[in-house]
Amino acid sequence: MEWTRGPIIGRGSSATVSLATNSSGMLFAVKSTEQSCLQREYSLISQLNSPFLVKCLGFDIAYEQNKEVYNMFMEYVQGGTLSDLIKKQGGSLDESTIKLYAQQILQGLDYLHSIGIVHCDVKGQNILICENGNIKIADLGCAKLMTYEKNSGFSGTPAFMAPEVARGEEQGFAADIWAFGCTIIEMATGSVPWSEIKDPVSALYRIGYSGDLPQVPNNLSNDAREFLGKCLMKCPNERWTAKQLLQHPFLQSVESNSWKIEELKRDSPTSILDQGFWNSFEVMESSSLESTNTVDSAADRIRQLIGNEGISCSLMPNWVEEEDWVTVRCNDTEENSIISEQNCEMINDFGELLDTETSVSIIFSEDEFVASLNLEALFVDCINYEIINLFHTVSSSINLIISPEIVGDVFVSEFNDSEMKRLKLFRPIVYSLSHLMLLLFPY
Ligand SMILES: Nc1ncnc2c1ncn2[C@@H]1O[C@H](COP(=O)(O)OP(=O)(O)OP(=O)(O)O)[C@@H](O)[C@H]1O
Repeated sequence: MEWTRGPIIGRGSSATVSLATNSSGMLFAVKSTEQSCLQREYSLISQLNSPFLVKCLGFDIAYEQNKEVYNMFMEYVQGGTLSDLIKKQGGSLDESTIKLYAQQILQGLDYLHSIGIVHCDVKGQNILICENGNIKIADLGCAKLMTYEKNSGFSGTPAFMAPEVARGEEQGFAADIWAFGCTIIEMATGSVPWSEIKDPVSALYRIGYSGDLPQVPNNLSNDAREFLGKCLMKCPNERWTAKQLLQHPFLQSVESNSWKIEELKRDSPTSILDQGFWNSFEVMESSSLESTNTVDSAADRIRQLIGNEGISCSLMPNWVEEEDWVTVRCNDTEENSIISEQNCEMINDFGELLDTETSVSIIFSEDEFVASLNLEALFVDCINYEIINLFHTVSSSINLIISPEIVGDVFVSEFNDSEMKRLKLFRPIVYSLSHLMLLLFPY
């Protein structure tokens, strides 16, 4: 598919976000960076399904000016960030709006927490306002899976960090609630907490060790102040959870804020005609990789992935039966490795070449993981499986089911704390790279 990059609509510390359009004129947002860590964000965000979280539409790696650029496609959320809205509204939001957004942010956080994900960077800049006046949580670049990455380090924005994060002790679900409390302060005052401290290191010291709490805005009602107090408990265990906060009296009388929608629309492009200069280049489409949880086998799942409109039957690979499929797992530590000589022999029977230097292990299991193979480097990602398997997958390894018949020059992205590697597992056997791409992305 050809898509066209439009103007930049946002910049973060690690990526730029641009407007983009495809040949049918659909507008979407594309987050782009030269850093491969965007793949990790994609692997998390592409599993999510909540009206209060930005929806991911796909991923590719393109070449621009001889450099690899990672692109993650997302729904375009038109109204800008919550921080922008606060500024537009004169520096603070009224309490009924704070209440509405607080409720929606909490619903998004409750969803994330229920599936074991800590966002790690909740703040006004990462909350987007939709055309219908609702919010969506964005930027899972810092997010982590508690089951596997509990002690994987600390990230986020200093002013929004909980005391235990500032002290480098832990960053769990409760840290998101603290940051959410700080976002309430941002909505009520237009400033981030601790804004009087200019140097982030001093701010972190004060947050972590002084015992001080951020100042509670005095323009809030008693209910709101009490609610905020539950978010800003110093001890993470005493902090209320998202679920508990949703039951707090402060949120029991939420009104819709439809009056804002027209205002937001005035500033936001709604069609490509609203935009000026567009650069065009070729990439592969990933949106055909729709989730389907109803099919039975891995082979069926992959058939489903590639069997979309436009693909000719003669291009379909001749799928082998389920028992011929191989689940491949790469692990980053020797300890976790489940490599066995027997398994290696079996994989070698297929004629693949294994690089033994890369701690790659091959397992045979009933797990129903599905691989999505994508563009040039063919990084392998996981989609289309139940969330329980996501934990298993994103922790330290990528699992995929590959038929030897369709394997191209496959790389596996290995997840660890901060970086991803590509591991070369197989040599092409039957299909060429371009043939494989045609099968997966029939455009
Ligand atoms: N789906 C989207 N629709 C519209 N605008 C978006 C979208 N996603 C991101 N943006 C805009 O781009 C900005 C940067 O995006 P994002 O926060 O994901 O980048 P980042 O580099 O991960 O940021 P950070 O500095 O927080 O790590 C956002 O603050 C927002 O203004």
